Amino acid sequence: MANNMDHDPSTASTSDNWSQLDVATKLVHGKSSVVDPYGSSGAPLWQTATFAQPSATTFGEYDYTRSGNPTRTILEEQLAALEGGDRAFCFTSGMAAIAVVCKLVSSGEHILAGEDIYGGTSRLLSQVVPTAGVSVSNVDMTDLESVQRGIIPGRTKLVLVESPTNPRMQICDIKAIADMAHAAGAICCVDNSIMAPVFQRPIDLGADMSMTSGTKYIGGHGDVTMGVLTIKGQELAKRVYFLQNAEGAGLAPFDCWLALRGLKTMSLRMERSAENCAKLAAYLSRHPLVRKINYAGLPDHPGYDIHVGQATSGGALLSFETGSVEASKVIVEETKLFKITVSFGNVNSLISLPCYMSHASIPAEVRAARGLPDDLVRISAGIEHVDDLIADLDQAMLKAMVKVGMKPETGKAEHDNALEGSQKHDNALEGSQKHLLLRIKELEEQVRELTMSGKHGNRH
Ligand SMILES: Cc1ncc(COP(=O)(O)O)c(C=O)c1O
Ligand SMILES: N[C@@H](CCSC[C@H](N)C(=O)O)C(=O)O
Repeated sequence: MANNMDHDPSTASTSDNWSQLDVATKLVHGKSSVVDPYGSSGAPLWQTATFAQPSATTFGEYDYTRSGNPTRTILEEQLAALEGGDRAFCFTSGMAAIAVVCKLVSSGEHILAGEDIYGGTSRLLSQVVPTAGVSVSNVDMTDLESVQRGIIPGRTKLVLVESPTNPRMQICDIKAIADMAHAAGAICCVDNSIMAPVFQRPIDLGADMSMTSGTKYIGGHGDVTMGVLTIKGQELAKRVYFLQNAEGAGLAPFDCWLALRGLKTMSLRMERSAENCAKLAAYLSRHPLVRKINYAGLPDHPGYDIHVGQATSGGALLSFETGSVEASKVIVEETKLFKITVSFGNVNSLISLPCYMSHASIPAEVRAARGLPDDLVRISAGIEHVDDLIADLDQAMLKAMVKVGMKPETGKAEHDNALEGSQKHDNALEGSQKHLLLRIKELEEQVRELTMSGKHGNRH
């Protein structure tokens, strides 16, 4: 009789030639050990909670969806193959996945995490994990000496890294940090949500676990909440499977099906979004209102050299400071195409003020101590036409300039340079230069009128 307690239906490993295919091909032609006699183009959806058994004393491959479901198996096998892991596990959210990672650490042991990290992760590490007797400390993970000093010999069992970090897009040296963790007998988990497996493969860089909030680029359409843990090593995978089943946070079949659908276009979406983001970064980096821009694809980013050595793109997320919360608020609220929304990785562009939205759960004094400024604006580039995005952002930036008393004429040269710079960034933009300059003139007129009437249009 099979032992049903921890029956794990998916033990398939990946085939040898899989690694030779490009990620775009892998995503379209996902492979799986799940048998489909009909050769369905779309993945079959097993929308069921239970599976009949061959007899009272024998198990079939699946018995109960919490323990395993063939649609989830297809998704998990595709993700494991994509990331070069031995196994992958899908959870009801990225946070559910990170919570399971933290459960691998026992009372009396220690977790080392970064300082610039997602607000929800910071909340979990500061308010939930310590209740289990696990201590946590945060260090600047862009500084390897701080990481080394933060590791407590014999007690640190998990080093949790984000790179790029949310929301300041700092870059951490994944391989060096994984090596330090291993030397201390700890495991290294990389939160890869911003690059996702299309642009960065932490397991190849030496991490034991790669976590991705699939709510972002895997789903891609803002309609799925999910998290993925890809694991190196069967022993670790067994521990993670046990927790997934025991705690019941496995992703439901329909969400797995949505994610499988999302995977097919993930590479296309991410490439287009990253291209748009690079152009937005070029525009913003020359804008007189922008004090500091954080985008991993800019050569003057302090972590650029490390980033290009461990990822294949600057990605589709950036953030910038204006020096004024008021100005940043105007930018966020006056854009029309960029929706004021937490999260990132949607096909549509998003804009947010992290300190008031995604990172609001971190106490203000902790944010300040970590150097997270209230005026930070975060942009998630979508797949729209970049001319429309730049024009939209530009009219909002002009209104923000007025708000902080910077007349459109002040810094007009820089402003024109910003537009010009973003246009030079890609020849495709050149055709629209005339249109944008005309548009800018119109906008300047509107801004002048607004200044004179003292009114600032607000769509909210
Ligand atoms: C970097 C990062 N990690 C983890 C998460 C958590 O993912 P989820 O929202 O899917 O729980 C998020 C966003 O929520 C995130 O931005
Ligand atoms: N209210 C949510 C905030 C979700 S933020 C989602 C995403 N990771 C982002 O960075 O925008 C919460 O409290 O968790």
